[in-house]
Amino acid sequence: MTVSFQSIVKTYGAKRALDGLDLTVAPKSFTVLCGPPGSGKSALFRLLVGLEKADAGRILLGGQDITDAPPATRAIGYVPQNFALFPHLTVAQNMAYPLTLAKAPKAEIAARVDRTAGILSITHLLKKTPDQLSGGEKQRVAVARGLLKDAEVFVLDDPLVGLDYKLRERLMDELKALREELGATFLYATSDSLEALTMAQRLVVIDQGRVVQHDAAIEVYDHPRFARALDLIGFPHANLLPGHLAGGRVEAGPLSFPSTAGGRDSGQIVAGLRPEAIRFADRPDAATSTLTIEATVSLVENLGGEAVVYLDAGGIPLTATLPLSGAIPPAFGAAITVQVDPADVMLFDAASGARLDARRV
Ligand SMILES: Nc1ncnc2c1ncn2[C@@H]1O[C@H](COP(=O)(O)OP(=O)(O)OP(=O)(O)O)[C@@H](O)[C@H]1O
Repeated sequence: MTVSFQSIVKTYGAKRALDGLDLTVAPKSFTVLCGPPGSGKSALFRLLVGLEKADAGRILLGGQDITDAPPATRAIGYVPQNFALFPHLTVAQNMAYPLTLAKAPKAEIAARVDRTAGILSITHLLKKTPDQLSGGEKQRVAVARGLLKDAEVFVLDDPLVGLDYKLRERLMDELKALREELGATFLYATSDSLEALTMAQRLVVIDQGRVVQHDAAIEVYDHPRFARALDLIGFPHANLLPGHLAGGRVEAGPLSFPSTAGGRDSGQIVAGLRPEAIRFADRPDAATSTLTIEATVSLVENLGGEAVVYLDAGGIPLTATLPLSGAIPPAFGAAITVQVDPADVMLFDAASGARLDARRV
């Protein structure tokens, strides 16, 4: 079912949480909203499920205007960010609660609880009460409760936050499989861009109550249309170097090369460079890079398979990632040479943040 938000405005006091947001979510997609804390993800979801009202704008569900429809009439499953389980009810009763409230037939409720519990591997917990569960188990129960509803659209608001890495990975796989099985539209919010890239078919980058970019996840990563999308998606954060175009050349921090920004040859820009696009001169893949930068190592974070290397290039900080595969990362304070291929540098207009160089596919 298609979900459409049209020019949504929502303010809380002086705070404009949603600022004329437009978004159409494709039916049966796994669409992830990713943005920093406070960007408006939860507010948008609360409007969709009907817990709050927008100041302006319309929401369409399957083409029908539900902007003013009572929450109970909206066929949307919801896993809220701050879930609460009833302490005196068992897991099965907690899961069944919304359906019990809606006076669904008992046999149907039981069948749904069993099925969803099976999918989320919590069947063995059904008779327990919340005080007998770990934090992660409680979270799975809350997810299960949200997914129990007979709906074509499910909204999950940061459902894996705070879980340990292994459990998150497992639940991510299960949720993707579950979406396939239900054939439903999943709308999922997170502020963790790695989680977003792992989960999303379609990725919506949201910032300050507006959509920055909405594309296939890999497209957002490879071809950010705005500097903010490059900044928000990917870890470690991309390097954003303020600079300018002059006489058809890019001058930004330690970078100086002929511009690829078609049509523009002067003005203030931001040059964007992902950490993995910085190559270490003594590595085999360095040969294709044409810009050479001298830098000193200011910090190394060894992540096992790779290292995040923080560099100082003549007073300009740069972040690089270095695959280790047996190699020893450079030492703190070491003087090293790194290389950059200008083709990997993305150019953005400094004022609007919009991409300037031609998209490379
Ligand atoms: N009930 C409220 N009263 C006042 N301000 C609110 C309320 N709800 C949200 N806000 C504000 O609206 C903005 C958007 O909040 P929202 O919770 O939607 O962000 P979010 O992207 O979901 O963040 P997070 O990732 O932390 O959940 C924030 O600045 C927040 O402080």
